[in-house]
Amino acid sequence: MEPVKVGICGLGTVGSGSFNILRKNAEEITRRVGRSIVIEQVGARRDNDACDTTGIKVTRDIFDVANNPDIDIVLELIGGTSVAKELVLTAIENGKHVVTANKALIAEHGNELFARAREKGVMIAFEAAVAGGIPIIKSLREGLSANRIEWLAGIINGTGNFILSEMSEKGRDFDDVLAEAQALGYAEADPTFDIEGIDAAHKLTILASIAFGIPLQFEKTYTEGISRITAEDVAFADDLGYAVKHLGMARRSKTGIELRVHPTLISHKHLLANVNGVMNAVMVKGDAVGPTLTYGAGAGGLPTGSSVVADVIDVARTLTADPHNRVPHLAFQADALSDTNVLSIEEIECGFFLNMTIKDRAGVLATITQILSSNEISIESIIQREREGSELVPLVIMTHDVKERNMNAAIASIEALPDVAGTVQRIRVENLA
Ligand SMILES: NC(=O)c1ccc[n+]([C@@H]2O[C@H](COP(=O)([O-])OP(=O)(O)OC[C@H]3O[C@@H](n4cnc5c(N)ncnc54)[C@H](O)[C@@H]3O)[C@@H](O)[C@H]2O)c1
Ligand SMILES: N[C@@H](CCO)C(=O)O
Ligand code: NA
Repeated sequence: MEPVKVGICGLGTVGSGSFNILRKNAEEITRRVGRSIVIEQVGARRDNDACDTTGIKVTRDIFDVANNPDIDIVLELIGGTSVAKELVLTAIENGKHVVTANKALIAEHGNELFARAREKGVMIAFEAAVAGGIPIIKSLREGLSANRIEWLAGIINGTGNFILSEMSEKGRDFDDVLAEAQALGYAEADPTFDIEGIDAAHKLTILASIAFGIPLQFEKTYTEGISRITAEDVAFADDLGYAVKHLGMARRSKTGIELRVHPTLISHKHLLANVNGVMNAVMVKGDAVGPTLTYGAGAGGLPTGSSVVADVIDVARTLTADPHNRVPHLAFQADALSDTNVLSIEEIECGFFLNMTIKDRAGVLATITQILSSNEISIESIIQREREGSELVPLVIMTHDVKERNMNAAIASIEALPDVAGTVQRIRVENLA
């Protein structure tokens, strides 16, 4: 049989990882697919020393790849949402299948791109877009398709988890660890996407769509990053038996769907609390299967390339299939997506860790606990420490589950007290039972 011909656009971290896996494992891949997969052309701004392109057409214009009539599958590995969108649309118009690692593109423009791909009878595959090397898209879309998914919770940004792990295990400085994550190829081109939670929100948006059969709704995902987490928060949480993790949560409730990414306290006893460094993990609770957990490298050229190439293999296997027999892009039939509403963060209930600085005076603690109780917030534990030679002392409170709206009101009243210095730090707590 004729080989399947791929064109790679972008030869950076993920592009070079994918290139080298396709080359190194060519024989094994042919045994899996029943025909060989060859790299027909590479579109890259510059050569990459990690990739030997001898004998392969190389162009500086990625649109040459999308317009090359010999190519069956275009790999979009350039990132960003403007040129990448144009490139993917060009490939689709030319009847080519697309494999991408670009979560921003899928989360923000996926509804439109998938609609166009359906019209043209081509696939857009995006396993590498969520949690790097972990086959979580495959797992949700196919392996768990018998289930009504109740919730999923994941550590889905490698850079953020690497930073929090290094801060907590080695007491390293935030900026220093971020620089290392960038050097290792983990971080986004703009690392604020990683540290402000935007990258995780892109990924959660995608996971929620394929878990619940809802359209992609990035703009409705509550997004908070790790940049405001201090070494002191991490140390207090640790004393209380918790790790601070950046978690993405998607959950069905009676009134709607929760979609949120934010720093979260997770008990040290929970598996997710023990996912460290660049590792990612996603826990999915299905009504039939119960809880499941997938774990693996969330970033890096070879792990992410593993997902890119797996998608290439999937597409190659169904190249001649009737498009209606392919697994739908968002796991559910496109005309059967549900319009269940996404809840605002004020409606969501969880426990809270509060960290504040108070003046060490009689009655302050009583006033604070009174404010909490008048907002229907019950306290699970309190830690108050002395600070030698200072009138200002830290106070940490853990609460039971309460609506965010009540917590907002309580924090506003507490911050207005003259004996409370600065703002109250809040970190949500999840039990994930
Ligand atoms: N790095 C990771 O671990 C990782 C993991 C999963 C997904 N992703 C996603 O994969 C994509 C690529 O990320 P990366 O880390 O490989 O980035 P990168 O910066 O290492 O690589 C991107 C490459 O594309 C090239 N490029 C960009 N625009 C181009 C254009 N118009 N023409 C030709 N070349 C162009 C750049 O020169 C660069 O070499 C992004 O969407 C990213 O979000 C990255
Ligand atoms: N910047 C991303 C790459 C993987 O999607 C991360 O650190 O998780
Ligand atoms: Na994946």
